[in-house]
Amino acid sequence: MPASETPQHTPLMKQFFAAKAEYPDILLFFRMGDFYELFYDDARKAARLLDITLTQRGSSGGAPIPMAGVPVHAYEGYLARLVALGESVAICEQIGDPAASKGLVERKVVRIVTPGTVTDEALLQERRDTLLMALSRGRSGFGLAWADLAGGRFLVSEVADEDQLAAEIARLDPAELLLPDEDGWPPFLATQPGLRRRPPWGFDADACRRQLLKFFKLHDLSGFGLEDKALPTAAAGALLAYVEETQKQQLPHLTAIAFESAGDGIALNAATRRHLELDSRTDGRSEHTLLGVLDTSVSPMGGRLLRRWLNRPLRDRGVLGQRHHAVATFIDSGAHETLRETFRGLGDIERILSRVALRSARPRDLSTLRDGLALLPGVRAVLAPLDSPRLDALAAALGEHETTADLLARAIVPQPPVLMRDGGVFAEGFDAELDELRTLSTTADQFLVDLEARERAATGIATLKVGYNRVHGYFIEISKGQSVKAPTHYTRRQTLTGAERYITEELKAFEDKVLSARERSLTREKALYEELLETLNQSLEPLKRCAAALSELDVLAAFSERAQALDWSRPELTDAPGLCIERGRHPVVEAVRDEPFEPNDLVLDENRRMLVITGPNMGGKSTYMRQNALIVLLAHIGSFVPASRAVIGPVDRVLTRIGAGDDLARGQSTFMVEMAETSYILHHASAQSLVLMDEIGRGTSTYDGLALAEACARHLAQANRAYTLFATHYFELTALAEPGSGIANVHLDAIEHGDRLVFMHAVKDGPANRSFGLQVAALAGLPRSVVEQARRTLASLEQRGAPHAVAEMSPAALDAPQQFGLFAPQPSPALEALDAIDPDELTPKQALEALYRLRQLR
Ligand SMILES: Nc1ncnc2c1ncn2[C@@H]1O[C@H](COP(=O)(O)OP(=O)(O)OP(=O)(O)O)[C@@H](O)[C@H]1O
Repeated sequence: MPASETPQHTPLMKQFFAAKAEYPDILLFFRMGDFYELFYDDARKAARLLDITLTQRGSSGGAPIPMAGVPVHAYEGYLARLVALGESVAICEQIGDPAASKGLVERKVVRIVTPGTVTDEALLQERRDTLLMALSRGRSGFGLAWADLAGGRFLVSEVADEDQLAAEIARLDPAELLLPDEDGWPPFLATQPGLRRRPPWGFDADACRRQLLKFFKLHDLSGFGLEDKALPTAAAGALLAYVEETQKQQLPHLTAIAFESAGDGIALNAATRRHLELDSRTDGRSEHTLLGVLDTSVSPMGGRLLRRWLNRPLRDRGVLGQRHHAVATFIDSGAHETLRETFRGLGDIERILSRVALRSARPRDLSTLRDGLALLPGVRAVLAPLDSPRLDALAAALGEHETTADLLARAIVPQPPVLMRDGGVFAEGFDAELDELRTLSTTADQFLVDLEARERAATGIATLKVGYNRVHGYFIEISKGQSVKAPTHYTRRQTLTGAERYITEELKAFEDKVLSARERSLTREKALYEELLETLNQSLEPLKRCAAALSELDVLAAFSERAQALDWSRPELTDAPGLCIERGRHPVVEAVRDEPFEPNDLVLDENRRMLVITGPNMGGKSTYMRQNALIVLLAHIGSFVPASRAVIGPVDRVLTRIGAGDDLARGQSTFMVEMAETSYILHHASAQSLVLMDEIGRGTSTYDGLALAEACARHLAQANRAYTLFATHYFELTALAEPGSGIANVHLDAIEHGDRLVFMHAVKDGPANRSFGLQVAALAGLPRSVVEQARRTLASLEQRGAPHAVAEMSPAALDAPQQFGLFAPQPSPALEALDAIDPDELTPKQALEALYRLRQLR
């Protein structure tokens, strides 16, 4: 870019460079009349990202100026796209009045829009939080701070290592991430969208502490649980500084910081979240996920809370028990149905309140808030007769907002305009001064009718009209043909093709009065609007509590609706270790399938810690494993579960190794990812963890894979002692289930009906005896000739009795009725000799001799 001080630059470009110098790293939207224009590199970038035309705006400093522009009336859509791509934009407005100013109109950056700080409705996703996050680090680990400016939430936590950091970032999925600009950050952060490096001194714990004390007007941070917590304090301070810098305004809705302790939730790492497809699928889509099935909440704020809950299942049985009780109470009374009906009229009060605090609420926001508050008496009446501690607490948290509700009901017209710009927001009778100014404008209409009649009579011109246009104001219009009859006190204002327009003294005086009344009434409305926002801000805290309570009621009511509609039952969380699930189902597979779902039980306890699951491809092994993990997670967010009964002991983590969505993008091979995830599991699983291992060892040669799978299974069962579901095609692993090992075999089955293969999907005790690998391959449409060839190879392998020749064909090994491989007994000479004997051909003496020979071969 040319140097900003080059003398040949035009005054306009000098103004641009001055603004740009303050925001060198982000796009500058430079207001030019009806457009926001971008210049030089910004223009090239915006043209590429937004697919808009890159053109030129004259030249400056001796070179053409590359330019791209977006119209002001449609800029929000472009802004939303840039923000979604992780870009930030500085909005530079015309401050002076272009008509009034001589020379260049003054311009100033009034707002910076960044991916993590947006609060405008148009730039946010309805049912997903938009988070800004900041990280700090020290010897003890990492400090995290994150804020949801649109929801008015500010939280911090700390984690000990990179693994936990990755897990938290996967959970919170921030739109923008602030890091001190230093080396040595974990490489996975480099691909994080919205990454912004900030000066390291902004993360100084002492300075940050002082800044937080000043912002929250406190003497110490112990109320937030932040005293002695240098890392989260540094992250929080750095985050706040960035917010203040970009928002350039007061942030009264950030009233506290909440410390979130990692140990309060069931730990889920990034891989586990991905594998279990909680809220998005491995392909990034969100349909057919657990959230997709579960979220029938009515309001957007309920939807966001549900997503937050689902991403952080809790371990506190007290809290969860209260939620389960509330859901049961709703179901017994049917109250949730009435509530859900009521909530249809409830808007996104949570975000509206943030906009009220930021003074950016629009008239429609206030009417939505008014309509929401009007629902409160109804909600309270529904809750009153119910006997449930959590519902009681929520009813209390709703609070009394009669004064606010009444104020809004009196102040705002039933259907206010979208913007304050043209007025018409306040209702009649709310403000005497406004009413008077408005009357002046309305009586004006009558005056014009009267004037028209009078002038027609005076001039004798029946077609004379009184009219108004924005440029010329009021006028009397007479057609060209009649214009000779215009009286002399008519002054010509404008000539049209077919008519002449005049003004009179009387009309001019009237115009001044009316226009000033209009202007004054608009000014009055704007002042009233500011005042109204100010008054609402006085009750911001209780209103926010009310919104939070409504969100939770919405979620609990949705849980109740789901439980009833899908026939889910109340889980029991106990102190006693173990998992006992009767007739469990996979909520998503069941929802998607047309045929009925086959329910399955699960019993894991101290003496039965691992299940080795065998069975044919497509038999339902993965589905069975995942359904149990999902049932455990659902129970820990307070939902009912898809099972006829579920008794669940303490669970600290869920860990999964499921071979989907390999990380090829990060340059890791399938096998490498598999081993990295397995290693993570072996290092982190405890006796309270639920571990799902799906076909590990698959990504390498049969013997390597089998040996690894066996060693991992033993480690999990004996060292980790985790509750493990271990699905495998290595039939050899079924031998692990020795008495006293804590390992048991279960299997799934299929039955051949002629050409057809019917999967039973029922989990039964004991190992499987066939894998049906070839049949499934045939079902999948493998050419018949290939299947036939495979069948012949399989038969010859079975005859030879050892798979040395085809180390890669593990499923084939399973198809063999007899066992062979690493852990099966080696063929014994005695057995071979025994095989060679035909008892029908032997005399008793020969039989006795054979017996002696066999003993020697032993
Ligand atoms: N309990 C069940 N009831 C009804 N249908 C089921 C059940 N379990 C699984 N299925 C169906 O069978 C399909 C295959 O299941 P799944 O992927 O779990 O098999 P798998 O044994 O893990 O197969 P592979 O070994 O090939 O990975 C599922 O997509 C689902 O449609």
